[in-house]
Parts: sequence; structure tokens; C-alpha cells
Amino acid sequence: MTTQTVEYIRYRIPEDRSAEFLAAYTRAAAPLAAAPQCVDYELARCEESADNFAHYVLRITWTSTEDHVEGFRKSELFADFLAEIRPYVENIEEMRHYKPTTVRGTGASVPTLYEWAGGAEAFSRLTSAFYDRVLKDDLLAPLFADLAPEHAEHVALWLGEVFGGPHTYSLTQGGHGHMVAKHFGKRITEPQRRRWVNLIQDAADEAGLPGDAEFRSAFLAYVEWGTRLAVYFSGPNAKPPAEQPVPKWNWGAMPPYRG
Ligand code: HEM
Repeated sequence: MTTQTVEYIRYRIPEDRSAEFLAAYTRAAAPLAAAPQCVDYELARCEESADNFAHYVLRITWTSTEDHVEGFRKSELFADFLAEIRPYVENIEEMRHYKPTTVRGTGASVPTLYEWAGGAEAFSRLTSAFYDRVLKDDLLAPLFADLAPEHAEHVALWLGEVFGGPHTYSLTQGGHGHMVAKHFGKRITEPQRRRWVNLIQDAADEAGLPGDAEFRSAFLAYVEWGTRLAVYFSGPNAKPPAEQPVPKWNWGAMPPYRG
């Protein structure tokens, strides 16, 4: 569980002081942005206020309550912050720390990479095209000499789960630990890893996965990460990982483009 804490500060500001309040907070944001204890912050204005007051909520995520109280509040940055917002301290209605609970998530406004790719069928097409290439490849074919007929489908299920699809691999095959263990002792070399990366991109083209920049860069980021872990777990110094959930990959810095 994270040590992060969320501080909420609610203000009730007379409407005629609202613009100066906002200007003061625009300046006060600089020391907040510079504080190593501050994860992020956001000042929001209430849309529904009916009286002659502007209602604001400032949300600040701190690395921990202690970091906020013992670190930020005792730093010079806090003095700079307070200098800007001191005139509004009397307008504070609430100022408290809230600990996040396990109830959190994202909505469906952005499709998962799994949905964007085309769902289960797209991943089946991908791994089928991929292993056709693998079995003809000089560097990779020897590694997959004993390939089981269901292997390609298992990898399709794994990839689908990683990219936000159903948890079928975890439910039917045994999850993260099972997948990692399949690589133990394989001694995958860097040239083999790189070939795996190249072939899966060729297979993505052949299988008609979306070719847009946002999807492909997120896809490749996972492939880079996953293949480097596969090399590590296949090597002599691999330590079996603690059981953990299948990683969940998401869009990178760029969300899906919808023109
Ligand atoms: C993102 C990267 C990777 C993913 C997602 C992945 C996924 C998987 C999965 C899910 C399995 C288990 C299949 C099953 O349950 O039947 C597996 C097995 C295996 N993987 Fe990977 N893998 C990756 C990288 C690599 C690389 C880079 C290599 C070698 C160049 C490799 C070689 C193998 C081999 C040899 C097996 C065992 C096949 C067998 O059972 O005979 N993997 N992989």
C-alpha cells in the first residue's frame, strides 16, 4: 500500500476576491512544483456555487503525511508558498489529509490497448503469424524446437491480458509466475532477444494490428520491457520473482489519437 496521502483544502472566497486568489495560487504553484515531497496538485473551482462566493478545492498529493508535515512545512519553499496564500487562510473551510483506499480505477473513456488492437482475435492472428516466422528463423527456431501446438495461443492470451483484456491467462495457465518460469534455463542471448522483437513487429504488420504511432509505440515499449525480463529470467543469475499479478500495460505519454 502506498504511503502517499492526499490533502484537500477547501476555500470559500468572496466573488470579488476570486481573481486575485487565483493569481496568488498561480504564483504559489511554483514552490509546490519545486517541492520533492509533492507528487501533484490541482486547484478546482466549484461550478455550482449559488451564493456570492467562489468555492475552490485544492488537492495536493504528498509522498507521505510525514514528508508534508516534517519536510515541506519546514522548508524554505513552504515560506514562499505561505507568503502568497496567507491572505486566504481565514477563508479555509477544511484542510485535512486523506489516505487513498483500494477503491480506485479508471473509467472507460479511453479504450484499452487490447480493444484498440482488435481484441482476442487480433492477438491470435499476431502470435500465429509470429510463431510461423520464429520456426523458420535461424536464431530462434532452435530455442523453440519442442514447441507445443497451444504455445502461440497461450502467448496470445498473455499479451491480451497485459494489454487490458480478460484475465484468461491467469485463470487458465497460472499467472505471472507460470509465464516467467517457462523461460528459466533457456539462456536467451541478446541477438535472440532482438530477433524476437523484430519478428513480433513484422508479425504485427502481417496480422493487421493498428499501425498508428500511439498504439505501436506502447506495444513496442511492452515488447522491449518483456523481452529484457525474459532474458534476465532465462539466465544463470535469475531469482524466481515473488508471485505478482500479470503486468498491466497502458498507453504511453500519448493517448489514442482520434481525429
Ligand atoms: C514480451 C516478451 C515475451 C513474452 C510476452 C513471452 C511470453 C511467453 C509465454 C506466455 C510463455 C509460456 C507459454 C505457455 O504457457 O505455454 C513463453 C514461453 C517461452 N518463451 Fe517467451 N515471452 C517473451 C519473450 C521471449 C523471448 C525474447 C524468448 C527467446 C528469444 C522467449 C522464448 C520462450 C521459450 C523458449 C518458451 C518456452 C516454450 C516451450 O514451452 O517450449 N520468450 N513465453
